[in-house]
Amino acid sequence: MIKTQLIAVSVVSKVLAGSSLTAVLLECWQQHATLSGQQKGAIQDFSYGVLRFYGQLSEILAILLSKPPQDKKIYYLLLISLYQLLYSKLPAYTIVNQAVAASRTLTRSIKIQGLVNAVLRNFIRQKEMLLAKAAEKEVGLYSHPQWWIDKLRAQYPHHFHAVLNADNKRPPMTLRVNQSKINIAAYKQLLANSGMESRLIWPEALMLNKPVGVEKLPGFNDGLVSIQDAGAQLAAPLLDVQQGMRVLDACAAPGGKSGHLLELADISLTVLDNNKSRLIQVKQNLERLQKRAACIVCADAAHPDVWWDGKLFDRILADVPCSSSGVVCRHPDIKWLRRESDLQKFSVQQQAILHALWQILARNGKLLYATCSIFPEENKLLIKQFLQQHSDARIEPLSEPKIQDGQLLPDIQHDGFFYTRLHKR
Ligand SMILES: C[S@@+](CC[C@H](N)C(=O)[O-])C[C@H]1O[C@@H](n2cnc3c(N)ncnc32)[C@H](O)[C@@H]1O
Repeated sequence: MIKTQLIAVSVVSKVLAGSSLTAVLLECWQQHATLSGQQKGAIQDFSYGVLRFYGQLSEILAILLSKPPQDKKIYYLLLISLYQLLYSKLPAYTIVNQAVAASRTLTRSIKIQGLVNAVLRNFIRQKEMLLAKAAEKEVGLYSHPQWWIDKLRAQYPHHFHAVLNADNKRPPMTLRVNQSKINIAAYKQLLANSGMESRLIWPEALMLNKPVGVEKLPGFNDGLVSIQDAGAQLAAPLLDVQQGMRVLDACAAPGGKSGHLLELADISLTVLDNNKSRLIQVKQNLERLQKRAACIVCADAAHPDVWWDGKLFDRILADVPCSSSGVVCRHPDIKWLRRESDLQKFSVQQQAILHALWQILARNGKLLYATCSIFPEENKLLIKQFLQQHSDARIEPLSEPKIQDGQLLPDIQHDGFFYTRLHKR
């Protein structure tokens, strides 16, 4: 346990210094190749947990400490131990003893080791008071940065509380059944035969009652099923692809939506992304699904002059890079890594991509603009500006009631997305 706490200290410290949690964990598994599955699970739990509740945990520490310890690793060890005290079932005395033992490997100072012991015991003694006091500040209550809370409140006065709470939940594991191979009822039965309970949530997504490793999913390697959030599963059907169409998936990696498009109809699909290593994931995904793209291109979607073959597309999916503010429950590091000023940078990039792709869409063609963001700068404000600049574009209404004004807000069943379908006159 001490080993897992110490590795989690290093993971959390790298993330809070600016690196992405996914990348840090990947590097961590390579560095510590002998970790057992259980140890990896514990490191993941500590790291995700601390980042999910960082606002609350750091407010509690601010009350307990007159000043933060100079050694940041001790501070992160305290965060991890507080997370365990609040959110794990381990006895409190075990958590404190392990934290003190872990502190001995980080410092020789008896004073600091004593501080770790005293802080955690003080927390146990005054838990209710400390929780209430931490919740007096919104950062402590919602565990999001203040600018994020203020922005959501201004944008969604009736929903911001629910969105912030949904962000702090553990995400569900949702499956997309490859209906070109098996129908949903039959796959649900296959799951049940293997002891896995699932329920159908809109539109045709199967949510597992308990997440499992992919290797346990019946027929996963044969492409019967993919793991994909229910909100993300809306994208491909919204593009309205028909047999024989020329379709572009312009920001395609890791290929979740490319695979779905190919499952829906026999189309000629061009898969494009500017990240070479992520395109390898698309290839692996399509191979598993036993689907073929017409071509896979590594290039910049904002510069078709470099890669486009001159034939217009009937359909384009523009699932553009964004703040990812709709997928915080899966990536809790995002809320601490993003700065409000990033939104403007994303918006410039998104406009460039959308404008370029519009030029290579056929007349009467459709383009689905998608983000996993809940901020209007990347979504409805950007589309409003685009419509002012392109008189040949009009919005096609979407018949999905959960999507309001293009926006699907995250909740406990799905992530947050923005979808706008543009029709070219
Ligand atoms: C939101 S992700 C796409 C997710 C993907 N559609 C799926 O469903 O699996 C955005 C992708 O855009 C790619 N990207 C970023 N800037 C790009 C650009 N200028 N041209 C092409 N791809 C870009 C990123 O590498 C990333 O893979």
